[in-house]
Amino acid sequence: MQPGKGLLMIQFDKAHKRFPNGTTAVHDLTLDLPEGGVTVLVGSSGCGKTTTLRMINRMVEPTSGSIRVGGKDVLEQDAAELRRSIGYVIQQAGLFPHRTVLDNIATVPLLLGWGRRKARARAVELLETVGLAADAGKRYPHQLSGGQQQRVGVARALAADPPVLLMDEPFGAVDPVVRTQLQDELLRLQRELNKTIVFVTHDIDEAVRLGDRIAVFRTGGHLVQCASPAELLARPADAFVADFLGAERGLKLLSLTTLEEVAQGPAPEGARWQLTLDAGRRPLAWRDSESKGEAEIPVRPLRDSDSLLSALNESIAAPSGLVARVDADGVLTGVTSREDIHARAGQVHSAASTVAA
Ligand SMILES: Nc1ncnc2c1ncn2[C@@H]1O[C@H](COP(=O)(O)OP(=O)(O)OP(=O)(O)O)[C@@H](O)[C@H]1O
Repeated sequence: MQPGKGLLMIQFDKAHKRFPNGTTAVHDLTLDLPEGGVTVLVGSSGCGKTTTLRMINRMVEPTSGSIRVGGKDVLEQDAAELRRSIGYVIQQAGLFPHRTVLDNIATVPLLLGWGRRKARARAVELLETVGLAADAGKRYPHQLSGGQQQRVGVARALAADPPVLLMDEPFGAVDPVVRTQLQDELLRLQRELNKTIVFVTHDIDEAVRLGDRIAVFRTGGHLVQCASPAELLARPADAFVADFLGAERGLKLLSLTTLEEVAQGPAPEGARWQLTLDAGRRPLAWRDSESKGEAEIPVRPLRDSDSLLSALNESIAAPSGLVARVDADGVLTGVTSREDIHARAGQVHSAASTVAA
């Protein structure tokens, strides 16, 4: 079977891994991953995520059961060839320290016999794809920041345009701001490339943000639930999954929905808190009309593409209880009340529960 639209790219069939010291890392895992999309493996430390990932490119071989990639059992494929055909990104990028960034990115194309010129041209193109300046190519990994090194790691994994990308906590070692940037970049790249990505993380927020599907594991290598983020958050399979998702899982669900469908209206006349605008009708602040000192509280205007969670947050923070809505140019389009945001949040919850049920 060749991979194609709607087909299964990776299939675990009762894949089991017991290490020689007796540790069972993965327990009879049966899981099908369709072509395209991001599947995130989550779970507490030691629950078998990395072992599961490494069985896909045969860095770890199953004790029993099978893993198929593109319909072919990995054990029937040449291990080196298989690894070259699957992108692999790890924490702290795992770059070769004595090779320049360009040479790092060109590694797999060179191994595949592309020839130096073609491999380097591809590396130059990829530098731009992952958002790095061309002059970064001549540097050595230690001359780049952690976030830049991760970008190089992603570029290297994409170099030979593999259909499958394995990512093992790729953004685990960078600060939260850079992490968000890298996540945004990955989402942008994925919209363009639509690879089949298997992504390991400890961070449930990262999983919700990136995943089309989330697979939750528990200790002993047991898969507990694999579902879309919305389904997982609305209907966790059991108390273990609910605990893992945390007390704010209801709020996390709101991060998956945008503000677009929530009604907006004109800012009320004569209310205590007045929205001040600049000459271009862009919101500046909430002004307290009852205060002699003209007290002002900053406003954070939201666009239709912002999440319902951001809207809830802003409606709580705004003294007026109103969210200022703007268009793509930042110009005021209207305001939305805390009550309307709450009502929409309730609908999102019931819809997610009903669909999942
Ligand atoms: N080569 C090995 N030999 C023996 N035991 C191993 C080996 N590799 C992993 N293990 C054990 O298998 C279990 C699963 O490990 P694995 O690294 O897959 O978990 P993980 O979920 O990725 O953990 P973490 O989130 O901490 O990276 C752990 O108990 C680990 O100690």
